[in-house]
Amino acid sequence: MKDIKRIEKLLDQLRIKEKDSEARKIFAEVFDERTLKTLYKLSAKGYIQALGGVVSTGKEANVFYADGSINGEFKPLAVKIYRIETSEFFKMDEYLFGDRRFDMRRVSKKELIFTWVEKEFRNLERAFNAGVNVPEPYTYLKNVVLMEFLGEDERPYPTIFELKRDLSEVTDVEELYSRIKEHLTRLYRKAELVHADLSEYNIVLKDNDPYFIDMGQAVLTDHPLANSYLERDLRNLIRFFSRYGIKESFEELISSVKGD
Ligand SMILES: N#C/C(=C\c1ccncc1)C(=O)NCc1ccccc1
Repeated sequence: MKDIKRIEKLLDQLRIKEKDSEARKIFAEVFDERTLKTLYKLSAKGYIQALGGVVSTGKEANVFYADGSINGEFKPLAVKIYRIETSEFFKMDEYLFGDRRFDMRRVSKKELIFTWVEKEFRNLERAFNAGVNVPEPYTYLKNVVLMEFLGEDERPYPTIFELKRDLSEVTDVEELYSRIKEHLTRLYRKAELVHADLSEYNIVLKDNDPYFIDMGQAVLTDHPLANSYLERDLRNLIRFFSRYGIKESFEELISSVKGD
């Protein structure tokens, strides 16, 4: 039985913006005590000024909005919180055990999650520094990543999946496809990363510009499974954009990304 009173106290200290009891119930449910302590540390360090609402939820993590402050400047934050007792952690194995950046001998489930969070942060850094459109990474602590919030007034920008039916009305689809290829090529050749879960669900549209999100599973191009992940990513793109009359073949796309 979690100590609800202690959690309530931590939630108060976190200045949770959601005043209504329903949202506080979700917070109390979603946040175990360790996570609350981590969020409290991030707010004590000044990064999190006030926690907002849920942006998106998944089996292994949840993303919340927060008013943030980075180097004294107001910054809207996406706060991605991984569940520590998640049952999805086995999915992480194949992506971590082939990655030379991480020594995965004898780690507990908790350490596996913390390593995954470090990986997501470092992937975001590599991509951002290579000029790839991804949320700017700010910091990470235990099972929490803080990054740039891609949205306006606490509302996230839409994914191209959400825009599917109206995509050709809201943007030039040919231009969008070529910008996605440009950033995918930069991700591969400059950041030396393969996204490994790229699809219409993980491409966000901000002012007609595509951004890649959900970088936790991205792997280095020398990962043993990098080529099969890249193939899956590219086939997903071709499938989605074929409905808008874009006919590029898989062979053309993979050679334009790899540059060979
Ligand atoms: N980076 C990132 C993400 C969102 C985001 C939104 C707005 N601004 C920045 C980031 C992200 O991982 N979304 C997918 C996801 C995976 C697992 C659980 C929940 C959600």
